[in-house]
Amino acid sequence: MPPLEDPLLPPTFHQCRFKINNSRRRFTMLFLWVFFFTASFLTFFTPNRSTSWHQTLRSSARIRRHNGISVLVTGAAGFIGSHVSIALKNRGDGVVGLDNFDQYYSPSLKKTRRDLLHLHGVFIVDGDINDHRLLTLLFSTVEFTHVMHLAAQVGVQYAVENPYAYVRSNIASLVTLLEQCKLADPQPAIVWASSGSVYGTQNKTPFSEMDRVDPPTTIYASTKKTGEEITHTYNRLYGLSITGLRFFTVYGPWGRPDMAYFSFTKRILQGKPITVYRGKNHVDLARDFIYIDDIVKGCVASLDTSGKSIGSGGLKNGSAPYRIFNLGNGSPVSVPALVTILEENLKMKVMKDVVDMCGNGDDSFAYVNISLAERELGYKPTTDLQTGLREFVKWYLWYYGKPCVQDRNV
Ligand SMILES: O=C(O)[C@H]1O[C@H](OP(=O)(O)OP(=O)(O)OC[C@H]2O[C@@H](n3ccc(=O)[nH]c3=O)[C@H](O)[C@@H]2O)[C@H](O)[C@@H](O)[C@@H]1O
Repeated sequence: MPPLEDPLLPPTFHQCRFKINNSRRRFTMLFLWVFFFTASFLTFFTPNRSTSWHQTLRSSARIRRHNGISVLVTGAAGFIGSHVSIALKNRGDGVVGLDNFDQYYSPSLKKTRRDLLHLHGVFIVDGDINDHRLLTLLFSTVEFTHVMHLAAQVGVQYAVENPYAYVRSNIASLVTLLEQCKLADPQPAIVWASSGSVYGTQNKTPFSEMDRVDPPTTIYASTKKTGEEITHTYNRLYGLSITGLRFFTVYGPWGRPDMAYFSFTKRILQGKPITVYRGKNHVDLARDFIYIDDIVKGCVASLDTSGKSIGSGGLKNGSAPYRIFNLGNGSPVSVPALVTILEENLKMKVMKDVVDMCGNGDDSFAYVNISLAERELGYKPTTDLQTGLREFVKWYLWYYGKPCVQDRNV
């Protein structure tokens, strides 16, 4: 029988005649202690792993109505995500949010939305969709029936400055999420945010889902169009039910500060001039503005009519629905008309610098056909721009307050 060289080491070490000198042994022990201490610390203190974290997640996901659904909402601290999450929770569905609170625009606005969701019983996990281990943990804790994928790098003009952010958030993370959904058993049905900007330079109006959508004119639009192709492939290969929503220019309370209606409001109140872009041949730009409550109805109806994914564990068992819908208003309004409505609501006039659009790829015109969504989803926008902007201005003044006279020239 071989001598016991070191009683502190486990038997397997002796059996393989592992020779170890004293200083190396001390180093090894120290390393093991540090390793176990760090692992235990992380186990107990990382919120992602604690028991209460799991309980909070399950409680947020709990369905409280007959035939309800359990939805993972990505981008839940975002503009559309926060509204959709509250609407689902209010009717008794289970909702878990996921958001990385990125810095593209005010994280403090996102955190206030998160607090609001918390009051409604919706828990938002602070994390990134590119983190596949986090996704695995979420899917192993909750059996989601649906995923509402709204997290994205938004903004048409920022893509000129930082195209990589769009590839990471709109393409890479989409694939990570689809991989997770593909492997889930049962697979959830997926509804996700594409964009009206995929229509690019198309001259034929109003834009219809039957039209071809190339070529895209911005990086943002390219990544959304790529997303449509990737989701189509996952639908064909793995039987995932997919619904892509082409949102047009969505506005309303709790909106995005980077959007024109929001920044115009801020500047009008500050008494500062605004830049109004103009298209080719001095034509006014126009957008198909759509109020947030109408969009929420479209999102919820898309979840309710999504049908089921029919694959399991990465294998396809037949064909699942693949749908794309335009979600806009069906009546374009020019940017100068938008400014006039804001001036009326704020009872203030603004100085306009009218500038010819430089080649940033921004589209000049958007006019959308929504008949497919009307037919299939029962989608019917009911809020006109005057009413919607009045609600937005009310919210803006409540949230930020009216600037004092001395703040106006800051
Ligand atoms: O249709 C879409 O898919 C996109 O709609 C909006 O993009 P956009 O319509 O360009 O919204 P804004 O950035 O609010 O611009 C609205 C209009 O105002 C114009 N604008 C913007 C900023 C400014 O200072 N002046 C100005 O005239 C823009 O050129 C555009 O014609 C959103 O910002 C995108 O995230 C969304 O996906």
